[in-house]
Amino acid sequence: MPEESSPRRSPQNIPYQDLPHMVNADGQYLFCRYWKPAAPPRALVFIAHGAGEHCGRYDDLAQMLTGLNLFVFAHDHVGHGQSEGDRMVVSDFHVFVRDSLQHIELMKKDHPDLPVFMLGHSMGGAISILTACERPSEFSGMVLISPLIVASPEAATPIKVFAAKVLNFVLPNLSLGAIDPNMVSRNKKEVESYTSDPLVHHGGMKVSFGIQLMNAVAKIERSLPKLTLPILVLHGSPDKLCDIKGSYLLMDTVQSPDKTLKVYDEAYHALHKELPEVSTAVFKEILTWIGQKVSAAGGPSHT
Ligand SMILES: O=C1CC[C@@H](CCC(=O)N2CCC(COc3ccc(F)cc3Cl)CC2)N1
Repeated sequence: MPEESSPRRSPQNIPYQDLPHMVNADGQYLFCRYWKPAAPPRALVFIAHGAGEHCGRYDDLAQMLTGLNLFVFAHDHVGHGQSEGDRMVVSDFHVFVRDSLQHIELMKKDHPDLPVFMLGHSMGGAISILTACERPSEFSGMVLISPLIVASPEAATPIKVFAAKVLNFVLPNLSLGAIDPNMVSRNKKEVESYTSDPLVHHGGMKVSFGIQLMNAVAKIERSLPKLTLPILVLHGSPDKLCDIKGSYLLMDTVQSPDKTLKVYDEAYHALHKELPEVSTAVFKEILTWIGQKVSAAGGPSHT
């Protein structure tokens, strides 16, 4: 028996052979999650999580979507959760988009006739937008929860932006500070679950990562006019992590004839993990919207 090289293990030291995973174009192992409906699926939904978090935080949302007989799938982006890569480090933002396309193509191989939707939150919204721009006719719709479209003056103050650009040359690993958990939600239980989640990266955001986010923001601004797919955007007006101005810009710039923006007054960043009355309304909104699009996309007729 040839000497077996030691199996690749996740950052939590679990062998990837024991985890659902994919290997990206750089040979990095990414942890995957699948929420398969009981009945034959009517559509595929790819979920793109946000900065510092992981796709396990979408379990509730995914379970709910399987209730519509949708096949939901996701992975932890490079440098996040149970995937390989230094925490919250990415060589180029496009790596997130490339890996998402790889996973989506993988799933389409097994379900070539199903419509494909994307759902992205925050940085995951930026990934979804840039993924849709790379494959303009591939997706039947996109749901964006408080997407990163413009850098929020709170999270990326002009000083921080300037510092990031200058410092990226000399101190790329300098921290720009961590995401303030109290800006994520007004729901104290959700803030507690975020701060105590071992799969969430609580360290500061490196300058080099901030630069990649700004690259994404710049590219998104140029790309929005190319979008034509149905879009549902949900945003909290006082969001301090991703400025709602980005969602208004999207609504004013995309070519999509079918575009809807739902604004939640007083709600913070993670609308799907907000006070019950907000998150319940958000789940209902997403279910209704995707349900309508799946029927319109001609998924197997729902007898
Ligand atoms: O449930 C949850 C838990 C986590 C949260 C998602 C967080 C997320 O993805 N964010 C919020 C922070 C935002 C900072 O932006 C920048 C910072 C520096 C910089 F130089 C340029 C930019 Cl643009 C990027 C997007 N949701």
